[in-house]
Amino acid sequence: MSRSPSPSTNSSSALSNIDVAVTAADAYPVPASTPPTSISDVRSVPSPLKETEETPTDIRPRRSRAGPTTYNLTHLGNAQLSRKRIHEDGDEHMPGKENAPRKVARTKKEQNATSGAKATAESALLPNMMKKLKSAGSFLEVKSEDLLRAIGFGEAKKKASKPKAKQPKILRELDTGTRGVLDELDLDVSFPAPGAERPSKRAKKASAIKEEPIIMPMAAPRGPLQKTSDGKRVKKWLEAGLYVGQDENIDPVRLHKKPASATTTESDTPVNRRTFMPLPMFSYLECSRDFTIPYDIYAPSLKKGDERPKDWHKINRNRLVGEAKDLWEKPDPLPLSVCVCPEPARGEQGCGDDCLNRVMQYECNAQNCCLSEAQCGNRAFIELSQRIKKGGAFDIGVEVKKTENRGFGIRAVRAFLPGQIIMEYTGEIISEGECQRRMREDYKDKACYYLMELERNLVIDGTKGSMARFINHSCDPNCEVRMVKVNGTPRMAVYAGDAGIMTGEELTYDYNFDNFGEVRQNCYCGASNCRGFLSKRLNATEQKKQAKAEEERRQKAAIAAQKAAEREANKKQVKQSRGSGWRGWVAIDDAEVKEQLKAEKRAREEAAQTSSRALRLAQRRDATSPAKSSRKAKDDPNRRKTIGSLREHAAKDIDVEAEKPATATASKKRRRETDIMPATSSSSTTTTKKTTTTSSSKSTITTVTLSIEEIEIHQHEAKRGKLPQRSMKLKQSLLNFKKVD
Ligand SMILES: C[S@@+](CC[C@H](N)C(=O)[O-])C[C@H]1O[C@@H](n2cnc3c(N)ncnc32)[C@H](O)[C@@H]1O
Repeated sequence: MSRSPSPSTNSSSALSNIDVAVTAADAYPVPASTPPTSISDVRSVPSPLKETEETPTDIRPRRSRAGPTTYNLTHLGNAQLSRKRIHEDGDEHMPGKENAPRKVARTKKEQNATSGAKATAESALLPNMMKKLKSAGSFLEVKSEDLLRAIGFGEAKKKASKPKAKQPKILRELDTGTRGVLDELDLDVSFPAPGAERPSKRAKKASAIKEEPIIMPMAAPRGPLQKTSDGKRVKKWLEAGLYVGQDENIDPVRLHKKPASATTTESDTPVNRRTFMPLPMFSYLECSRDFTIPYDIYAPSLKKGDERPKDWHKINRNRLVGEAKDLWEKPDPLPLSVCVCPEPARGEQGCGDDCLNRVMQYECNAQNCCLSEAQCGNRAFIELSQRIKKGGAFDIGVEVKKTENRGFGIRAVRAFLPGQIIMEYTGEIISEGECQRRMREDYKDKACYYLMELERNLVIDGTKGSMARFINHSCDPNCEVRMVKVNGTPRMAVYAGDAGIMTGEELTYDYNFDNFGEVRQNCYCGASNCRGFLSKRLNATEQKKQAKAEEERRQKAAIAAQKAAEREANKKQVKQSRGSGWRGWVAIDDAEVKEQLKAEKRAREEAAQTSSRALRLAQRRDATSPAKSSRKAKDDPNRRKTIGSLREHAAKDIDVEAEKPATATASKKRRRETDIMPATSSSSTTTTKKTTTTSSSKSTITTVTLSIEEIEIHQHEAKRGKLPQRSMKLKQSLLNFKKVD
């Protein structure tokens, strides 16, 4: 069926055509308009269009009468046009077919809406409605406002009075789009600034008449899907969707950060903040809430190329080394008492700051705590061991990370509550003396020390140790390091400070150390209260005191080092002399060997008479001995005696030396049968360098070869009671040696 254009219809609009058809049907319900078959066809029903102009408004529905009754779809966005629209009649309306004539069935409701009497009453309500909607001020309402006009007041009132009344599909589409209008709005289009004057109704009307029947004062809804040159649809991302239509100065971060305690003042309220129908997102933005950032968004673990520490030998348990083993006391017995902490309220933890165990630096356990494990808040090491057992990155919670100017540091990969245990500081447990030695010798060229005092002259050296050794210093730290006795054993751990730790924060504690090196190390912690150095800030008195203590410590260390060096040198010397002729203490109970030795001795004595070597030695003895011995005798009568006695027996010694080859077999045998025992008597011989002592009694023969220096050392040490256990027999011998003299 074709239809001629009407002056009141808009030929450019598909909808206008449709509307016109509807209008015609409304005006002449019976009989319907039929085109004349010929000029003289008078029977056909005349087109009402001409009459429309003269027809009073109450005859025709409002929608078809005025401009607002039609929509210019070119203004409603490409997406709307490009999409298939389903009309009320169920036909698909394809782009490009807008001008095709269409027959649209009218609903009864629409017909009712055309009532002129009602229209008058409704028009009285319109300004009120408009006012309300205007005050809402968002584009949504602006749209509604225009829709009100577009659909005619009859529709609007229907909508207002019966909110659930079904809206024509085409309008619903316009309102929300087939997929919802919100995601189809083109937010790049500039909106009137808040508070800016809207064009007056008249102006709008004028422009509408000039250009198109209706110009939507809002952004033309445009779908996020746009076509590229090759026809592909691409998504168009919205850049400012969340805040459109609201105060553009809203700072959601500021809103979010507002402390809960702070009272809302007038100035806090954003300018132009609507009170009427605020969008839900704003109340959502304003209220703080907990949330978790998914792991794949914030996973600060080390990457492949990141630098890692090189000379770090990781050990997760303390190791006792050297002297520390002697100093280490057996774990203190646990206090017999049990703490008296009250049961905590539900969801809270007991054994807080007042807990007796905590005060005494003891960790609670089943024996010394009155609360259960779940109730007790003083079992940090148990919590730590449980976390470590799980072994995940989150459970361990920390990682080593290179810092800008302080070497490596430790970063949290999770949050820690205030006071929560983070990690244990482990390493080699050494004595204070060993610590000094290591610093002086082993670490003298190093920039970093990993030494931490544990207790009672014991130090943890974290050079070989746990990750905690990498924690840097800060003058405004976020962690604390504390010693706690776990089952009586002292252990050191790092705990989160009062503010807790956030994921990604670097862990720091205040080293507060006495300056180890000669030079104070500069601090680069960057805190506003930075002291400038890693060591403590001291007042004048404290500085003096520290200097004095430091001096004393140095002197002590020097003396200790000197003694150690002497001892070492002595040992070395003794070792050397042993290597060149040490025979040890020999006791022989074999009668045959004894006889043999006696025979050898006799032979030696005879040989000595004729030995040129013996003569030479005798001459030397005469030449050197008297002066020296007399000089020393003045100072030390004992020494004189000793030395003298050695000299007197020199000849015998010569015999022994001379007869060495002859007695080789016997010596070997003796050595095999060696049984170290104290000498009961001795007769000694001496040379300038070596002293060989051969003692014989009824049942024993004892032989020892010592240099004079060795004898002096041993005598000296014997006097001071400092001979090692093994040398006690030597001491005895030396004493006996004197007696002989
Ligand atoms: C226990 S270590 C800490 C780990 C060390 N950064 C590393 O890379 O092995 C202590 C050393 O780190 C450096 N250090 C720690 N905190 C520092 C700070 N705030 N400023 C400058 N250097 C710091 C100093 O050299 C110090 O001797």
